[in-house]
Amino acid sequence: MVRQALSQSLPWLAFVNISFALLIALRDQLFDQFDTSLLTHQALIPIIETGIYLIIAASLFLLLIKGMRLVLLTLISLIWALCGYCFVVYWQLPFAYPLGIILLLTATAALYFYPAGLLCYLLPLWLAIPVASFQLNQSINHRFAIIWLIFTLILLYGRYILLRWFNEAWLRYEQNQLLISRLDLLAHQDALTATANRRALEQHLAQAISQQRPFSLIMLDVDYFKRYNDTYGHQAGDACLAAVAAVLKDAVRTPEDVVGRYGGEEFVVMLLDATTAQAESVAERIQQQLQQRGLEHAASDVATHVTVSQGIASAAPGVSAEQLITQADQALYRAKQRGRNRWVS
Ligand SMILES: Nc1nc2c(ncn2[C@@H]2O[C@H](COP(=O)(O)OP(=O)(O)OP(=O)(O)O)[C@@H](O)[C@H]2O)c(=O)[nH]1
Repeated sequence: MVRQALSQSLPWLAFVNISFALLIALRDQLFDQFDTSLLTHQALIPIIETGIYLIIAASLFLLLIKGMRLVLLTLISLIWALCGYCFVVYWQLPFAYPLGIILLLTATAALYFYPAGLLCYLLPLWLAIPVASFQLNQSINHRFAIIWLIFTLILLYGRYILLRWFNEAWLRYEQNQLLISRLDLLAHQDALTATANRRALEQHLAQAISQQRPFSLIMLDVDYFKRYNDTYGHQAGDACLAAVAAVLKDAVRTPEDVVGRYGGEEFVVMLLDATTAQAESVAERIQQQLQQRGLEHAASDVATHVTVSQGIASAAPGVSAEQLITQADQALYRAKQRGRNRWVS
């Protein structure tokens, strides 16, 4: 995140530094009689001009060279501090203050995510003012003290506002992420059984087929479930479906396998990298675990507990998701025909 934020804000910082450096470099074209009317210490002009071109070069390097940011930021600020010092002490140019505050505020916003860089940039410029004041007055001057205090307050307040913005933006981001994950869950999970819903199942199937991954499918259906509902009530039927789903999740072995509710009392188990024989052993495990679970089903003709019939199909080259589902469904139909509470592949 820091790298991304810097990649956006460093060009702005460089742009502001270069713009002000160019304003000073082109002062004769932009302002009338600038040097001759205002500047008394002409000998300093070449030094400041060299500094200004160095600022332009260092700002350009700041964009190009990623490894030397701290050095370049310190260098730019030191040169600005030297220029500001000369403007205040030798020429008493009041524009040094707004220039300083613009540079400092720009850096505060641009280097917000980069405290080390911010410190390197802020310190030389920020300290140049009391140093210049002391040099000019040979003591601490209360007017300079007030200006410096205002500088400091502007900076601290600006940073505080940035912090609040950032915290609010981060809070919104986290809330959005939470919302997205909830919506994702709603869109892909069956609420009653906490398994994948049909849409998610179809996506998993399509993905495995497009990746040409070997896998097997078990399509299963609770036996005599209408009678279960009629005997125990619809709510108990719901609880029964949730319990069957829990058994299925327990019966699969790898976290990559998918258990989903295909519709009504019909489930699909998708076993990645599993052969038909391995799928049959999962089907056997499901049957055994349902027996151990022993959910009473007094209206069933095949057992005293809730049982399922299962149809197994395995992926093969050229077989589409729909064809595979149809194969598993036909196997399930045969399992029902042959007496239920069994699997057919
Ligand atoms: N409680 C409950 N019942 C459901 C739900 N979805 C479907 N059903 C019921 O499941 C029953 C399915 O009945 P059938 O398709 O006749 O199948 P069956 O009674 O299991 O008979 P066989 O599959 O032939 O053993 C219907 O009565 C549906 O109302 C659900 O979410 N909750």
